[in-house]
This record gives sequence, C-alpha cells and structure tokens, in this order.
Amino acid sequence: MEKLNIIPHDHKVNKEDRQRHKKQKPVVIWFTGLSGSGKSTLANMLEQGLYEYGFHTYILDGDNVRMGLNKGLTFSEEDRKENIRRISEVAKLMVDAGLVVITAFISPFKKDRAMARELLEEGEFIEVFVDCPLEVCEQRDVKGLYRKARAGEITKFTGIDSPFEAPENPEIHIKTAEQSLESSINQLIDLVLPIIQIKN
Ligand SMILES: Nc1ncnc2c1ncn2[C@@H]1O[C@H](COP(=O)(O)OS(=O)(=O)O)[C@@H](OP(=O)(O)O)[C@H]1O
Ligand SMILES: Nc1ncnc2c1ncn2[C@@H]1O[C@H](COP(=O)(O)OP(=O)(O)O)[C@@H](O)[C@H]1O
Repeated sequence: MEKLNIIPHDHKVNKEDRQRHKKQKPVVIWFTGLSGSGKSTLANMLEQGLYEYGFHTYILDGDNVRMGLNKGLTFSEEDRKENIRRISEVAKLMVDAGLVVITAFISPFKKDRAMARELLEEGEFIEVFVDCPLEVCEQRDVKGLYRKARAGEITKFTGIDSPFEAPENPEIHIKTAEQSLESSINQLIDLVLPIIQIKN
C-alpha cells in the first residue's frame, strides 16, 4: 500500500481542557435494538432530560446520518458495518470535542459494536440494550416496515431475514415491552447522570 505521510498535530487545547470547560465527562451512549424497540424515543427523551440539566449533547441517528454522511449505504452486512464504522469515528470526534453523544442505530452485529467500543477509551462507551421481543416490535410497526418485510417488499430486514445479535453484557438493559416509557427513561437518567457528572 502507498505510504501516506500523515503526521498528527498536537493541539494546544486538548480533550481534558474541553472536558473541564464543559463541566462534564464526554461519553458515547450507544443504543442498540430492533427497529421499533424504542431507541429513538428513549434517545430523544434522554437528550431532553440531559439538556435540561445543562449538559452538552448530540444525537446521531438515522435521520442525520443515513441521509447525509452515510447516504448510499444499504442494509447488506458489509454496508451496515461501514455505517457503524463511520458513526463510531464521528462519535469519537464528538467525545474529543467534549460532548455527551447519544447514538440510536440498530447496530445488529456484536463485532461492529465491539469495534466502536475499542475506538474509545475505557469507560467512554455505554452500551444500552433496548430490549423488546420481535413480536412486540412487529405489533408496534411504527413505520409499517415489518408489514412490508413480511410481504417481501423489503429484504434483509433485521429480525426477519437479517440477524440481530443481542448484547451479552450491556452497561444498561431496558425492557421496553415490560417497562413503561416513564420507568425506562427514569432508569436511563439515573444510570447516566453519575457517569457524566464531574465532581468539583
Ligand atoms: N432492511 C432493513 N433492516 C433494518 N432497518 C431498515 C431496513 N430498511 C430500512 N430500515 C430503516 O432503517 C433504520 C435502521 O438503520 P440503522 O442505520 O440503524 O441500521 S444498521 O445499524 O446499519 O443496521 C430503521 O430505523 P429504526 O426503526 O429507527 O431502527 C428502519 O426504519
Ligand atoms: N418503554 C418504552 N420505551 C420506549 N418506547 C416505547 C416504550 N413503550 C412503548 N414504546 C413505543 O414504542 C415505539 C418505539 O419506536 P421508536 O422509538 O421509533 O423505535 P426505534 O427507534 O428503535 O425504531 C414508540 O411508538 C414508543 O412510544
């Protein structure tokens, strides 16, 4: 491979400076779960809650990523991997900028989530398993996509003809078919706040 002469710069203002400035510990809160499990709903409510507490946050989700940065990527295993790789690199930059980053992607493959975790430093990757049985997601069918997938109008749909590999040891586990929305968001806020607060 051709050698690229890329030599990283040492910047005067570093990650620790930005962290002190924003008075928060930057992390990635990584939601994973089936379509319709509740990722976007919980990500939005979490961001709203953290915003009201004064934290600096940013949500990365399908709307701002698959229509922009990752436009053109499909739902093949290879493209999903590339989707997650780019999202992880962007999330890492945002952590470096001092933000609390919330990502809401199906991210169905364990090895891709492991790659995202490995890009970050110890304690910076908080995996949230938004756990909901396929039958319930299918009943919710928020976007009508399960019906289309069952009818064969969409192929490689996660849970139908494409796998979802559930996390084994997520930092946070939410069962959205068993818990109310209120209990789910309270659980999230209670677990996330102590992680991102910096004691003076
Ligand atoms: N084939 C197939 N499989 C799964 N999902 C599909 C598919 N086609 C379109 N959609 C819609 O795209 C959203 C998932 O995109 P993601 O970027 O999160 O997927 S992945 O992480 O790359 O697997 C997903 O959004 P959510 O419902 O919010 O999860 C779907 O609305
Ligand atoms: N405990 C819960 N947590 C999150 N969503 C829930 C819960 N109970 C019911 N729901 C509903 O499930 C649906 C989840 O949709 P959405 O957030 O778009 O899922 P995803 O982003 O994973 O595709 C919403 O209509 C939401 O109101």
